[in-house]
Amino acid sequence: MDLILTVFLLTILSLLYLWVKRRFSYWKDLGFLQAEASFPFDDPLSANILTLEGQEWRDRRVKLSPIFTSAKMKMMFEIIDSIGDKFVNSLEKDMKLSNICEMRQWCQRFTSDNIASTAFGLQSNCLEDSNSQFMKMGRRLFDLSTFEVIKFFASTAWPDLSRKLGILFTPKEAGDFFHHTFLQTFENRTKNPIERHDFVQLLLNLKDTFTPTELAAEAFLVYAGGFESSSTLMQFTLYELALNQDMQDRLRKELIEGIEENDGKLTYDLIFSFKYLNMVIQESLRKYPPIPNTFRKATKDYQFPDTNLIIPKGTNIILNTYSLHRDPEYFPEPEKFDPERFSAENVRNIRPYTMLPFATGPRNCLGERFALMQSKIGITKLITNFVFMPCDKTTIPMKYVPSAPFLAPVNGIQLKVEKFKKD
Ligand code: HEM
Repeated sequence: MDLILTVFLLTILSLLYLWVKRRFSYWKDLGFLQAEASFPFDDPLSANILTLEGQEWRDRRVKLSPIFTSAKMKMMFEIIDSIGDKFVNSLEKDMKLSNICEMRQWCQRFTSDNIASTAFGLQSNCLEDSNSQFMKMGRRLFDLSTFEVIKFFASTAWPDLSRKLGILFTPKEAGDFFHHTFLQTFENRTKNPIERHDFVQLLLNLKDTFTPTELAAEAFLVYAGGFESSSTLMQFTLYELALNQDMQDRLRKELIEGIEENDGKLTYDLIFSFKYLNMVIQESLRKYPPIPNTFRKATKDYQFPDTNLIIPKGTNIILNTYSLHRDPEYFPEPEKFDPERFSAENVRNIRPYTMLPFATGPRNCLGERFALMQSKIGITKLITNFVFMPCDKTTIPMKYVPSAPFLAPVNGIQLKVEKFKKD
């Protein structure tokens, strides 16, 4: 079965339910290519928690989970909050040149600065300079050519052959950049310990358990997860808020009043207490799940209950979250952006296991809290300072880049931006 790629595009709730709920032991691996020491082509960052399998993955997950608790995220709040202020200043400066802004890139510049600061301990200056090295390397990871996407799928089907052919999970120049950058930070912070609440410190605390390269692989995964998926969430949220001015006004009112009542201070607890902000973000995650597919590889033969149908060991399956979230049976009028689906009264009517932007089960997203924190901070800073509107360049209806691994809009998200003025 190793040499045969069998991809089932499944959105059947019952299977998803079974997979998640009862059959984790069959579906615990993702089937992504990772480097092995015995092969000559070096791709050390590819051996991270996302790609590791079996016991290796489990050990890594146990060791890394404590890094992502709410208490740890809370400690990083101030770093992201101050980068959020820079975001406002940089966008305001840019608006003097043109008030038609491409918000996809802006959101990426914000998340890139956040992760460079928290996971690499560096100021990447992406908000000041859209051509900074971190931005270039971040883009290199996700702007894949059609050929690279084909190589990616081929590598999940034929990992041994792919390794022999020198196919890498991480594009070489980006892999080298993130590897060397983390090793430098590792060395500096080991020689000159400083008090900073960030992922670097949390990873350094594990230096007796993991090698520096293993830690670099995890810092890299935090960058990859934090850069593209959170900025995707932010950009589609801004897009829908621009198309729905009533929602934008309601959100702005909630945020401004909440901050005023909190002595003008945005805090971790406050950001997670905004009800309408949460409804808007959840609806954005439903309509535009940043990671539209979840991958799994059968670790043993799987027989569907009461049938002769067997999925053989080694088979790759793709669970298409995008279709699940757009299924009218679970979400009536799925094309409609409707945050009310997530109001306190309505949210309880959503069927279990139909809203899965961060997946579920033991292999779910570890960074959910961080992702929500940085996206909510970013949206709060933007909506309390600017008004977003559609313009001639806005793509309506939305079109996606077919070869992008994450949901990506064709032509980015072009919006007209004006400074918000209080009456
Ligand atoms: C809106 C933003 C994000 C979304 C929608 C998202 C979604 C996901 C999904 C769907 C998975 C795959 C789970 C599976 O296959 O079952 C995943 C895995 C993961 N994510 Fe995220 N993610 C986001 C942001 C982040 C961030 C910011 C981080 C790190 C700070 C992160 C860290 C991880 C890790 C470590 C895994 C691997 C977990 C494992 O295999 O044990 N993610 N994420």
